[in-house]
Amino acid sequence: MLRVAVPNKGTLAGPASEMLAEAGYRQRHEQRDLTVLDAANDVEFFFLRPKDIAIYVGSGELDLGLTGRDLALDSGAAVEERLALGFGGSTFRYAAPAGPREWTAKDLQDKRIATSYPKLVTDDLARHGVTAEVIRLDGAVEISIQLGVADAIADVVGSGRTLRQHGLVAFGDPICKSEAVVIERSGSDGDPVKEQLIARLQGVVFAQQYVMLDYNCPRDLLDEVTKMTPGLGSPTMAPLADENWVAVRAMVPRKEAPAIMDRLVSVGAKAILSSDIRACRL
Ligand SMILES: Nc1ncnc2c1ncn2[C@@H]1O[C@H](COP(=O)(O)OP(=O)(O)OP(=O)(O)O)[C@@H](O)[C@H]1O
Ligand SMILES: O=P(O)(O)OC[C@H]1O[C@H](OP(=O)(O)OP(=O)(O)O)[C@H](O)[C@@H]1O
Ligand SMILES: [Mg+2]
Repeated sequence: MLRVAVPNKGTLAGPASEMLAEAGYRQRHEQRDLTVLDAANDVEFFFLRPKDIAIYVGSGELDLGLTGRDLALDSGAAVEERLALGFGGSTFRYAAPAGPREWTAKDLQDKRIATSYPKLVTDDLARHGVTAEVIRLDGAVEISIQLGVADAIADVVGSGRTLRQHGLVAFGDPICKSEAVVIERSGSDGDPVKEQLIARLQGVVFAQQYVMLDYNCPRDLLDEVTKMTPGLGSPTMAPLADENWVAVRAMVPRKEAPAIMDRLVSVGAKAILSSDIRACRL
């Protein structure tokens, strides 16, 4: 039985469970459940604190984990990334009170830096050759400067709203660019049930990044439109009752779809439809 760790709360919990459900796995109905057995797929899911997941996977107690890249790095556990999941995107950054001059990493020398990710910060300070006091807090780090326990912070930045609310400005290069990832223990074997779960998730991630475009176009425009929608291998074409027209079907990157549809209209394509793909194997 494959044993898989899933975040039980926080930013990653909802999207992680939804992605596993989309990939065909049983997920919990009750928020308080700590385990779910999916006997049909030979998998047991364990719902754990996001910060603890890499520790269980690194020690070999669990086979796979869904967690944040930043959390996995901070844990120091012996884990490797197998798949990036495309949600939970954030950067991990230093920040300090807005002032006349922007801080640099060197300004952190001998300062107090509050963070929930002490290893990420300690390693980064060492890379910069800076000695500073790292104050470990569990959360709400942005308020620690106001409350007098720190001079600067290092924390997760999503939209940047929390920093702005507290009059803080991020500085220096991001210490880490994170998103939700699937991790396994470093050097672990390729078990078929594990590989199947990763392939299914990869199919969902891929499906979320693409849409399917269907449209009709005059046969003599085919060369031109297939350059706009080359598909992954080659677009599918089908004849229409009117022999001067063809139907075309091709996957296109979701972000580019609106611009591609504009271009298709401008060359004379008609009945252009964009639809979501739920999952795929390529
Ligand atoms: N605002 C955000 N936008 C994007 N990703 C975020 C955001 N906040 C946290 N994350 C990501 O989510 C993961 C941590 O999740 P979260 O902060 O929800 O857990 P936690 O701090 O352990 O739990 P809690 O905040 O409930 O105590 C990290 O990988 C982090 O990069
Ligand atoms: O840039 P923003 O979009 O404002 O998001 C960043 C905030 O989100 C996370 O907090 P979370 O809600 O996890 O609370 P916590 O600090 O207690 O962990 C993170 O620690 C930041 O505080
Ligand atoms: Mg948090």
